Amino acid sequence: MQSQLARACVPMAASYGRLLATDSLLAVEAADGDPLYLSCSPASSDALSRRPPPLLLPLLAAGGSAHSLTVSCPERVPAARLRAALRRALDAEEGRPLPLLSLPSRERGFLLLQPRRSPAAQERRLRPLLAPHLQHLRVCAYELGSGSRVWQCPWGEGRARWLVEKAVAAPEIHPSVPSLKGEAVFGCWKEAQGVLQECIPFIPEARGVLELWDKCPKYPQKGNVPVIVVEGLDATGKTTLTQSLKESLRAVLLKSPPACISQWRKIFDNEPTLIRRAFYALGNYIVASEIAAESTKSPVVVDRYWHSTAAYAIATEISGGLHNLPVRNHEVYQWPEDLLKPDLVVLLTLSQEERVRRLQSRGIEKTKEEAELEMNVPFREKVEELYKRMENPRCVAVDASPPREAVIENVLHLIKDHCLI
Ligand SMILES: Nc1ncnc2c1ncn2[C@@H]1O[C@H](COP(=O)(O)OP(=O)(O)OP(=O)(O)O)[C@@H](O)[C@H]1O
Ligand SMILES: Cc1cn([C@H]2C[C@H](O)[C@@H](COP(=O)(O)O)O2)c(=O)[nH]c1=O
Repeated sequence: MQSQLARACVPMAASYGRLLATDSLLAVEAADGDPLYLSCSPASSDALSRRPPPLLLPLLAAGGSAHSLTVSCPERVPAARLRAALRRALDAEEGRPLPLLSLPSRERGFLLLQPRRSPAAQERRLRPLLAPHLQHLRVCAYELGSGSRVWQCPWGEGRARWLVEKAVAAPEIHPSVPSLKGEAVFGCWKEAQGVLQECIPFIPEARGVLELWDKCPKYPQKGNVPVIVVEGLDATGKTTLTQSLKESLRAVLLKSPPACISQWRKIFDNEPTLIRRAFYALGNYIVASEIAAESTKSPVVVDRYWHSTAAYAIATEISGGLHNLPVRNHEVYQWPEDLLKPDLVVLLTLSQEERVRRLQSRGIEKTKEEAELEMNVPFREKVEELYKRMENPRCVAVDASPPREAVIENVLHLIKDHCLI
């Protein structure tokens, strides 16, 4: 067993060097900060725990219970949807389901901490809830042993158990970085289309999106007129600016996601990352075909495009602060080669105080990200920073704090400089 697991650890060598000796590593999203890393290794029952696991030891010592559930379904769409369904079911339970990533398997799931129920009582409660899915789940109970050791005991594996300790060191890169590409950020339309095709049996609306996409030219080119994208956090003034640019340039105004699929946006917003981000990504390719068609006739202004899709996707997936983001020039920051490029991407920047003032003066329904931007400072910082890390084309930052007319004037100057008009 040990040598099999050790072999499975080999691909992790580059990024998880010092942890190779452990059999598995649990990355737990315990709070709004960096993940907490717990190692699980085989150990004889008289081994001493040198690094007692935070969260688990105090909870078990106080009579509570802890279980981890990871989804091992081989198909990515059912796996993502099963995780989301489990999350909803566990959210309705007492206790806290903390998102969990198990390495090296990369299976995702939850650590369920229950302060008020004994391990046996919690197992009685969980069994019927999990029974229909057990074939795709790995469930482990955590037990307190002598000498304050905490053991991971997988359901259905007899007396097998693993010593749980605080990991010796955190991985050098955030554990979600390796799966960003292909799970949250899509490098080409085929990847996003593939995900939505797999969704058809579960989400009928995916067929609607794909049928619209089928009618679009696949590698459209822009015409000879300027194509300007406006990006920025919510309430930075994108709508105000794009409307004015439309009038000043006699341009066509488009937005991402495009109007033709926005009727399904709420449905996909409630789906897990893989599916939701594939929807937004394919939306950009549909917008690209609209840009191509319109830019044969008049300038085109676009309210959000690929930069928003990638920035929000990465910021949502990578927990903690800026230091956890993929390094500059990482492949997730590169513009997809098959996506029509604009001539200029304007990024509207604004202080948080002024942005909140503008949000309040508007008072409309918020998306999950909008609510997150208000409450969660690291999330907001990450989105802002991510806009700046996107490459080829990069964003050109424009201060959005002056009065409307001044912002528009500045952007018109930029357009003149960048678009040779
Ligand atoms: N330069 C400006 N000075 C003062 N207020 C402004 C300025 N630009 C826009 N506003 C006001 O700020 C609010 C938000 O602007 P707007 O709706 O254009 O932002 P947005 O970026 O499109 O937001 P969202 O992305 O959420 O749709 C509006 O009430 C708008 O009138
Ligand atoms: C295009 C796009 C948008 N979002 C999120 C980011 C914001 O919170 C809302 C804003 O949408 P609006 O139409 O500009 O009001 O949607 C996203 O997560 N991914 C995207 O690709």
